[in-house]
Amino acid sequence: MNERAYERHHLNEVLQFIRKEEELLQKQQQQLTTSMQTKVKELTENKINTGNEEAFYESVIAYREQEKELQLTYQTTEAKQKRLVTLATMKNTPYFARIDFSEGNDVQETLYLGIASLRNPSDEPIIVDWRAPIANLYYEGELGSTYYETDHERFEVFLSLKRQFKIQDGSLISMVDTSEAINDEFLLEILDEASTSQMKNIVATIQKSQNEIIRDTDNRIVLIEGIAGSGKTSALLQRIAFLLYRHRKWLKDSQVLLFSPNHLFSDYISMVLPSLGESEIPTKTFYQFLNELLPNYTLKQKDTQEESFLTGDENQIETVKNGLSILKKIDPYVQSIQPIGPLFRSLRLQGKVYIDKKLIRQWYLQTNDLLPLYQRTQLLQEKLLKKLGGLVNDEMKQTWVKELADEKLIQYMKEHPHQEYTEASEKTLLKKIKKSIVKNKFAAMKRSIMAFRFVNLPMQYIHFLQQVAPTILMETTISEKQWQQHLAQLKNDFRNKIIPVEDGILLFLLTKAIYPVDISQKARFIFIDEMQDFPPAQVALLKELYPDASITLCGDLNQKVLGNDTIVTHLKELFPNQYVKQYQLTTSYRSTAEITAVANQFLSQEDTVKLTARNGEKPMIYVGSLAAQHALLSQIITKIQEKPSHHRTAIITKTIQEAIQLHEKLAEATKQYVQLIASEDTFMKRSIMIIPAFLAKGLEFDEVYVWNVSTNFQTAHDQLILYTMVSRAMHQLTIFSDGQSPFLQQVSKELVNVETI
Ligand SMILES: Nc1ncnc2c1ncn2[C@@H]1O[C@H](COP(=O)(O)OP(=O)(O)OP(=O)(O)O)[C@@H](O)[C@H]1O
Repeated sequence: MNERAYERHHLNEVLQFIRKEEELLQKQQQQLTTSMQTKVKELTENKINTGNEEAFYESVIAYREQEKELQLTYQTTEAKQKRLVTLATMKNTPYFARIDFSEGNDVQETLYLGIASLRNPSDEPIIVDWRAPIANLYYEGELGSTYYETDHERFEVFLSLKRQFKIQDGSLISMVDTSEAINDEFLLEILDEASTSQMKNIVATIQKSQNEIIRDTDNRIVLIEGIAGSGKTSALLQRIAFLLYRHRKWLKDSQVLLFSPNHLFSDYISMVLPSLGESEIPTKTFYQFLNELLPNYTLKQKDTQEESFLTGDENQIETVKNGLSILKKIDPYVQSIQPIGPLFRSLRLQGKVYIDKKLIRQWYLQTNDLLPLYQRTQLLQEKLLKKLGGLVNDEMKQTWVKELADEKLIQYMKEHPHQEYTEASEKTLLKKIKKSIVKNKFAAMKRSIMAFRFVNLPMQYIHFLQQVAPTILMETTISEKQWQQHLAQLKNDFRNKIIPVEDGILLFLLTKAIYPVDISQKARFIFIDEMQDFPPAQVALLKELYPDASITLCGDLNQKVLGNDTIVTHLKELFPNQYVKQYQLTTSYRSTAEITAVANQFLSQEDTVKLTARNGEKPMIYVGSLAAQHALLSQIITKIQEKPSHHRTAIITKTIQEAIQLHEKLAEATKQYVQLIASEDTFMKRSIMIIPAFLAKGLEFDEVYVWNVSTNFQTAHDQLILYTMVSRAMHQLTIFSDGQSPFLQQVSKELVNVETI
């Protein structure tokens, strides 16, 4: 049997193992479902025996045990379901590589690598998970003497074969033997494929520089920088999958927090982890995250976000609030108010003051003054709850309570005619009714005390901003008037329970220093994509909430189009006692060498960009009037739409406004084939779309048409935008221009084809 025939035969055998495991699991699932249904039925029918105390406790214990059993069965079914989903993926592509190796004088072993492990009925490994230590031989090892490491040991091996496979729908398409890294041809074949509306995993072709990042478990803080298309997002997502596997004994999906710039991007990357056999990790934008931390406020939606993207300007006050300097002023401020306590609110009910704020302050002053503020506030809360108990007792003596309770008692007796009533039992009942009436009345006040609403946070925050004003005004060019105006605006927003994002961060941190705040999400690993758009204060908030979490940040300063201060220049302040491991990715996998060469002309940072060996056509620049550009674009769209292809095309405009206008201008017949993406809440549905630069960030398309590059691209900031736009293209790049753009005039003539229209 030749090698190919052998591999085909082996593949069929593996597919049979997969099918067998699948059948077995399905059978077990059916049995579990039936047993679960019976258990649920038993549980709902099970009555707690209230006969005597012993019987009561016994039946409660039995009930709890049944509940626990049900929970366990549920978890088992869930795990089996997850495995079934993985097996379904593995039926398509069971594995992507094979390694042959021997250890010392042992016989040679063969292992196949896939997204998850598989064992044959004799429990021998057939497929090894790509994240297992031994799989690293495929990503890192060169043929000959090499090694792999587990947590505690290093194994010297002789690697005799590295084979890559392309398997689709369970059929072997191609295979190639390679000596060192992943075979170039194989990688190029994959890079040549058309894009889809969802990002793909790169498990079969992870490159050495990416592998190092993915498997880095030594460093808690990791920063990945790299040019557009160098696989930062890909490496980040593979790293999540790797860490979930590495720490599978204790790490839950809910302890992983992944930040993405917008919903459109979240949707784009959402299938990568499931395609690796992992659950989908809920991806959040920072806005969503902060919203959950401040449930009582509405965060101000930034209608200026595109504007700051386009201008790179950030309002000075916003910059101050997004920076670390103001954040550092919170602690001293809180210490300064510790002796007298925070600003309080009287506790009222139906307009009547029950506990006056002056009294609250007195009680605060009685707490141990050596304790930090948040502990004193907590003690104060206990005191207020006790006082509330006293208020309830006093209120029970009020005539209105007595009258209402009498009415309710009569009602109760009418509803329970067969119950025996003695004088004593009537008295107890009446007391119970009175208590419930009053408790009901004071329920809102109890909730307020529990939620520390007796602290006037909005006013406290405004006070903080007033206190820090002199230093801020000294450090910046913000005028007293501007500061006061913004405070007035803020007060107004507070009245409507609205708060801007940057104030939300500061308010939350201030709150946390004033009283204990319970945070429901417990993050152990935090991943931030497009970190260039993350102001330092946002990372500082995450650090404050999760001081022990491991943080991986990735992004590209060349695509930093928002005006915020960057994390990169504040690493020391953000992670004062921690080593930050920095990685650079310098090869573009997205674009052809020709496109990368043109994109490089717009690079502002001094980056070393290695080109991919993948070649394509030279980018095209069409020069003509706006009317001519429109006419040509319509022709192009008609052509694309006539020839069915799997390619995705994006026409990228500089602004949302331009995107809308361009779409409007299309003929009705053409319009139906072209999707306008003007907000982040849309999904990419069509294969041709018009999208503004702001939303195209992080995405990629087979063909990109950059719309109307003219005098509207002038500044250094515009150059960044242009870089972001052209670097979205994978296979083909076309630029429309009226010939007036200084940036296009700079592009070396041999890199592009120019045609006048
Ligand atoms: N090792 C690899 N093997 C195959 N494809 C890869 C590899 N690395 C990256 N790619 C592909 O390159 C493209 C760009 O990757 P990705 O989006 O992760 O880059 P990025 O650096 O995050 O880009 P941007 O800065 O524009 O957001 C994707 O199509 C991805 O699948």
